[in-house]
Amino acid sequence: PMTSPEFTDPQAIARNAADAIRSRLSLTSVDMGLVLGSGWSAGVDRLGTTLGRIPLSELPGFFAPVVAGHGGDLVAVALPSGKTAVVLTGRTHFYEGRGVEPVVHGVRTVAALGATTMILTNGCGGLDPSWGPGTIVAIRDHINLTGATPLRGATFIDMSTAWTPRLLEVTERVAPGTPTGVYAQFRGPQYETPAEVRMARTIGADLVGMSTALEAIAAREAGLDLLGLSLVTNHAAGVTDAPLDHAEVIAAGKQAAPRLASLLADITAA
Ligand SMILES: Nc1nc2[nH]c(I)nc2c(=O)[nH]1
Repeated sequence: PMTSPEFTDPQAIARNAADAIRSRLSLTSVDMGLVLGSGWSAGVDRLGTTLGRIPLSELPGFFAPVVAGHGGDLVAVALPSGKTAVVLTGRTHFYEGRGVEPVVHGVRTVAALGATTMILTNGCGGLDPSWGPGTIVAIRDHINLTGATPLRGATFIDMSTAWTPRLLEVTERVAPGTPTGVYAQFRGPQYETPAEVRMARTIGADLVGMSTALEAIAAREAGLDLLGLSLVTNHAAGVTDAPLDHAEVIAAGKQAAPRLASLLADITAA
């Protein structure tokens, strides 16, 4: 019945998804997983040789993305380094109201495939006036403002080096001068008020978004090394006096696409 564990235990569902992926794409081993957020998914073809592609909605536990500009596929890629990457060109956001499990299902599936590294990318709002649309920032820490967590029970996960220092060093090596910042996840779907942006700045955030922190917690629970890359698509509300709109977000992503693609290619080839 639908109430039995393979339908309710998120780890079992992730194992089901991993089994489906391995069999459909005849994958032997997977080294890393990537989630490509707003603006990033155009870069998947430059990472290496595509081994296969499955619409996410065809896999256990996944949903088709509901946001325009989000892909919605799982793509297996043979990287130049000889490693294999599994790339999710879209994600389920917490604001869709499906609960926290679908939000972190991609990370859990990547872990169930045996990967050891997770790269999370996103589009976000920038709090630093000098980080205009198109700025790429590596995440060095996060603030989870959702009030939620994917963890259940006494799973006291250490988060002191959640964002793997070695991967931040790789990023600096392949793209010297890449700024690093603290990413705050808001629940959304509304953007922040100017007062909420000032609060975020005051508590130490440099970036505001509606993804990534919950996924990071699940990645650390799974023991994955973790790298986060944010594309600033807009100044957060009140940072400048311009209003926010989704068209601007998509445009900034398209304009930055070549740089995002080459950065990901260089990092995953390292
Ligand atoms: N919370 C939040 N999420 C975002 N996602 C994008 I793209 N821009 C923003 C933003 O300004 N605030």
